[in-house]
Amino acid sequence: MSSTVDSPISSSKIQIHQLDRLAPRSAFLLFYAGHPPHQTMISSLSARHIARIARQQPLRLFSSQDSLVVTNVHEESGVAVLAMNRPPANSLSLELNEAISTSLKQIESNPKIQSVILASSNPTIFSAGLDITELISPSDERLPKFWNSLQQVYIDLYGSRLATVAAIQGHAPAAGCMLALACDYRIMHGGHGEEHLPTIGFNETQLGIAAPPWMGQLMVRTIGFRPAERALALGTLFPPSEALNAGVVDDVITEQSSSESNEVLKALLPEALQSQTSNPVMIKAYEEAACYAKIPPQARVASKLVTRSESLKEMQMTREDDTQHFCGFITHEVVQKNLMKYVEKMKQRGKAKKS
Ligand SMILES: CCCCCCCC/C=C\CC(=O)SCCNC(=O)CCNC(=O)[C@H](O)C(C)(C)COP(=O)(O)OP(=O)(O)OC[C@H]1O[C@@H](n2cnc3c(N)ncnc32)[C@H](O)[C@@H]1OP(=O)(O)O
Repeated sequence: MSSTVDSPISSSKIQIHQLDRLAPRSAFLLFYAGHPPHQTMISSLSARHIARIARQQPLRLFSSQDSLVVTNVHEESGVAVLAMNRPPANSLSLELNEAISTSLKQIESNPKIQSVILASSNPTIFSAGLDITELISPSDERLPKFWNSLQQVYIDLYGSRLATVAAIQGHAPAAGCMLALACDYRIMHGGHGEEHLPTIGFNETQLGIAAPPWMGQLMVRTIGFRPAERALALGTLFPPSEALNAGVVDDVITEQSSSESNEVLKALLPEALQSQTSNPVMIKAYEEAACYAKIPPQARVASKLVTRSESLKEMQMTREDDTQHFCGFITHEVVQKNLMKYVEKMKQRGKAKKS
């Protein structure tokens, strides 16, 4: 049996060849990451072949510290970390979106890595969602590129061959929530007392905009139709315990738990995240990621395709329309006014906080 499905990886194809006949030791999905120069083909290879490809692959071992994302890989456990690093709030600009996609592909090109933890170098904000300044009086050229880069992040994360674990240390509104929902597992920090509770959810309607269909559907697939319908309409931002009850996240962690993983975390975490080695969310995220990494990858990826390939295909098919719709909607006079008001409120809040 041989089948081809729309790519979990951007403009490429994933082919499942004779999945039922592959022996566990040699079974790898044929996987084309179609972005030269990182073009990779991981096939049903012997260990010798994999080692040879790995030697030819200069991106196999890397750690990047200097940019919008910081990454590191830990081959012994098969786990990598990709942390957003765009102060002050990891709001998603065109450049941050592109950096997330590029880094994810780099990590995927390492055959020893099976899981990635999506994290933030900011201990109180996972991601504030779209960079609202990208939406206000945008240029005709940049706006569609910007939206395309967000669609691409969704496709890359939701369809990654890697198991993806979101370490949600802090706030994750709107597109920040989308990043988390596109992962396989979500762990949220329980907050530091009632005064400092992080929240997660699609709050778009509160800004006078609506989540696009693919984002809305992602919430529907995560928490079910009726709860999602209500949360989307009201723009609900869930505090941790409510997020857990609704199924927006899989786990909420507050207490510091002593863990044998701390030493591994020191090796795994990029320099910018070293202060998080004893952070309970990070410890749990590592444990979960390591657990996924032990599942035979061909079976894990095939099971992911069962639940995700239809929506990924749909996304590919409607992508251009979605971009046109987005650009038309965002540049509408009324929407622009709403966004400006929202940013004004955000700035006032910021000033009040600082004074
Ligand atoms: C087919 C239909 C098409 C329609 C499509 C519409 C597209 C919909 C998809 C996604 C929508 C979005 O993602 S819109 C973004 C939504 N995000 C938010 O509403 C979050 C706004 N921010 C906050 O609520 C808070 O900042 C926070 C809770 C995330 C953190 O609070 P905290 O008190 O810790 O920090 P500050 O508020 O002081 O923020 C620090 C700093 O960051 C700036 N900031 C925050 N968020 C954003 C953002 N989203 N974009 C740009 N800048 C942001 C904030 O202004 C502060 O800056 P200063 O330090 O300079 O004051």
